[in-house]
Amino acid sequence: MKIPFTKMHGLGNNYIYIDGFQVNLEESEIPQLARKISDVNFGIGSDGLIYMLPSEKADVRMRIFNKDGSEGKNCGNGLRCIAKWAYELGYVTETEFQIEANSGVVDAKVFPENGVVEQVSVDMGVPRLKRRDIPMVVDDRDPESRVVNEPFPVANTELNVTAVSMGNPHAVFFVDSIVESPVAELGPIIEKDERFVDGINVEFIEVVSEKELHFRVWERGSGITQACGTGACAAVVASVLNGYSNVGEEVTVHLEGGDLFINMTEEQRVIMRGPAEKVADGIFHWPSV
Ligand SMILES: N[C@H](CCC[C@H](N)C(=O)O)C(=O)O
Repeated sequence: MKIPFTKMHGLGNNYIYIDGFQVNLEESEIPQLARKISDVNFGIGSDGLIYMLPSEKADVRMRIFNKDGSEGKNCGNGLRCIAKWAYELGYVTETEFQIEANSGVVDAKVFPENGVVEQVSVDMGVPRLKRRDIPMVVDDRDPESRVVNEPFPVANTELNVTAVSMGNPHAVFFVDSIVESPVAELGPIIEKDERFVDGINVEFIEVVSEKELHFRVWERGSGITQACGTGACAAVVASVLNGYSNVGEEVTVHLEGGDLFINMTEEQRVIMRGPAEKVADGIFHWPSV
């Protein structure tokens, strides 16, 4: 099977995109296809695979598969690239439209110039903050309670965690120095920690000011990436919850791959604004199983 693809990235968080309006993938093959296509040595090389599809609930649907083949419920950088792609391919004709992710439908807005979209804004909705909705193990704690700056001892290290779901789960840790943050050492351990029911994306944040954060991430299913859109949203929500940032004020999040602009509104909705870039088009040779 020869599969046409497009490689795109949001601040270096790059995926291989397949157009489900044109290509019908065998459902059972997708996890293995994601692993193969993501492999830089035996495939193309990416943080995962994103499959754009028709939707019954929105204008288009996004399915995201991590490098390890696991399916994610949401992807902020992926949503901006899908918005770009759907508009440029003509699947949507308005500059404001809706995208269905596994975690729900979001409102996207593109800002085309001469038919090309480089900047996208997405209303990522209201974060889920209850312990049981992250989801985290509840034990004898209140399932309705929030996880804000909670002691989180791990690997002989005393950390405090703030847990936020943007439809996918995030554990946010505030550190004094982003440069010294233990992303590579503790990321893979925390990702699989049993206190997180479905695993977790792991973010380390250094607060520069109320409107500026430094950010690094270990992603569930993909490891260290240059950027994580839902993670940047979770970081700003966590910063507000911990009193470092304010609702209604746009926060600049400095990720390895560049800056995202995130605003948690008075209505608790998280608005993400940032770039989406195309790298290449190609044909992937995929042996069916
Ligand atoms: N690893 C994530 C999915 C990708 C999220 C990230 N790339 C983004 O831009 O939000 C998960 O399994 O929940």
